[in-house]
Amino acid sequence: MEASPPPSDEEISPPKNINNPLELNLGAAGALLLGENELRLSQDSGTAPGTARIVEETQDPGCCGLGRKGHGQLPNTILYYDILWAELRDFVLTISYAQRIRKTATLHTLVISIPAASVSEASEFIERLIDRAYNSSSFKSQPRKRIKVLINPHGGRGRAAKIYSKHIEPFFKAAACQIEVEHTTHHKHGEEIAQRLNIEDFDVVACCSGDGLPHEVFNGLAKQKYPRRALRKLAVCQLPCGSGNGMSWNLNGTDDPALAALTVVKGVRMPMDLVSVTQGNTRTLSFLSQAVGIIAECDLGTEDLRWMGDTRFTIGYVKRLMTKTIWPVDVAIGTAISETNEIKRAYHHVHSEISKRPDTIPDVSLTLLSEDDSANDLPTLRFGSINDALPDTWLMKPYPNLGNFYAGNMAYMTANSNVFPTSLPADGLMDLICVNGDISRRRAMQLADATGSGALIDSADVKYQKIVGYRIVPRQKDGYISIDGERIPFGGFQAEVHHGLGTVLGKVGGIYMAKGPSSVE
Ligand SMILES: Nc1ncnc2c1ncn2[C@@H]1O[C@H](COP(=O)(O)OP(=O)(O)OP(=O)(O)O)[C@@H](O)[C@H]1O
Repeated sequence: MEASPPPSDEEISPPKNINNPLELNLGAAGALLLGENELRLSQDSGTAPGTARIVEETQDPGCCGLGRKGHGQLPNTILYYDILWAELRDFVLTISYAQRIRKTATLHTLVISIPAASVSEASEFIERLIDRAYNSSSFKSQPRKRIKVLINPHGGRGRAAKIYSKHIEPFFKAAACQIEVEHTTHHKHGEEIAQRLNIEDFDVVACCSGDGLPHEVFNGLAKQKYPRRALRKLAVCQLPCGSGNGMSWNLNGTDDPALAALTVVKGVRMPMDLVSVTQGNTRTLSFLSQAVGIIAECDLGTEDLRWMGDTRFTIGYVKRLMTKTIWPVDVAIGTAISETNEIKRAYHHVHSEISKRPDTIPDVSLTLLSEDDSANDLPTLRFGSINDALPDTWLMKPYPNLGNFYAGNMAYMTANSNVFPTSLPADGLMDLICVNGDISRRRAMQLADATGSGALIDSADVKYQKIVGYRIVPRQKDGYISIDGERIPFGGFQAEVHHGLGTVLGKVGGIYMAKGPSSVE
């Protein structure tokens, strides 16, 4: 930006409240005021001769992503949450901020000429403004995050790189984040990158992708020399550029890339449970879900419909209902809570505590362990692996008419599927639903409807539980098993949850952005 010559001191009316730390007086142009939750602009026209000048520049991504600058109308207030950064250079104060409008966000900059006499006052004001922009009564976030950006160029409809440069990068840059970008070139490349990442160089790994890349990143961090330390140090997040954007819906509350970028800039670090899945001799981490039955089929069996975005899941569901609906298995479950009202009560308790004190989420993820501590390894499997004897308290039972076995760690599977409304990021439990495959098609369609509103938990056709782990062994020879939307070989596997093993960024600390369950009956 070009430096404007400062208005001379004679041109400017004398500042009125020079000692008020919450106000930056701009003479006849007005003043900037630090309110409780927002920056306020008390302004005159700002263009009259003899005053300091305030103008606003609008960053419009434009049709080809090159960006256009226009002059917009000055706002009266800007919420601290929306303020990205402020700096003073050559007598020009710039304040960049996001304007959230119609389910997306646009980037704006206030450009204010500062009289020479007010420079030191302006510098102090900026410090206080930035502090409030990242440290308010409703959220605490780290400013100037160091972000490793991974882009899956094939994610979703192959538009991830464009989406990044047009809608995401401008927010990261405006927020003075330090960015390093890498494009994935092959399957599992995200895992390789995360495995060799120097964890001291970054705060965040941001995946411009669907849910596939975060899955790979968690697993790459789990392969570092000190996996637990790596999983605590780096917050993994997803910027929605894929066909399955469950992670973004749960943590950012949106599938709009610009709004999600704002959530990453302002995101609250928090621990998140991760699940170990053992099959054969492999151990894989899962952050989102594990599925056997109709959901696995309509996720993995609809690759040819990827161009539809997440509508492919709905089409896949209806197609399966017309053909096969039963996938027989043997299953043993480590149940923690099986009574629906008790599950809801536990959720509502945590939710109301967090709503009362949104700024006090204990960030256990920042309590790093020492490098030579064996606790830096992945947690030992409390219930053993698929190759061990079953834990005493788990009972293997045949389930010959299974239709849907879906265990998860997050509420939303896609935009319209709030499967687990009682899911919490770090309650140390997974949610599980089991549905019989021999219910009528009409009832199966009603279940699909209930998913959108988070009402599955109240359906008589759904067995909903909070669990610590399970073993499931399919009886058929072939089919789909989905772990976080990625296919694993069809065969028996075992899962167990690890309390707060991973770290993520969320719009609100300690809860997901999904609507919780209905109240307790
Ligand atoms: N350059 C690449 N070439 C081929 N595959 C890749 C590449 N980069 C990443 N992948 C793979 O693409 C898969 C899907 O990734 P991602 O989730 O980002 O996209 P998506 O289209 O939204 O898929 P999903 O709907 O499964 O979430 C992952 O298995 C990942 O390993």
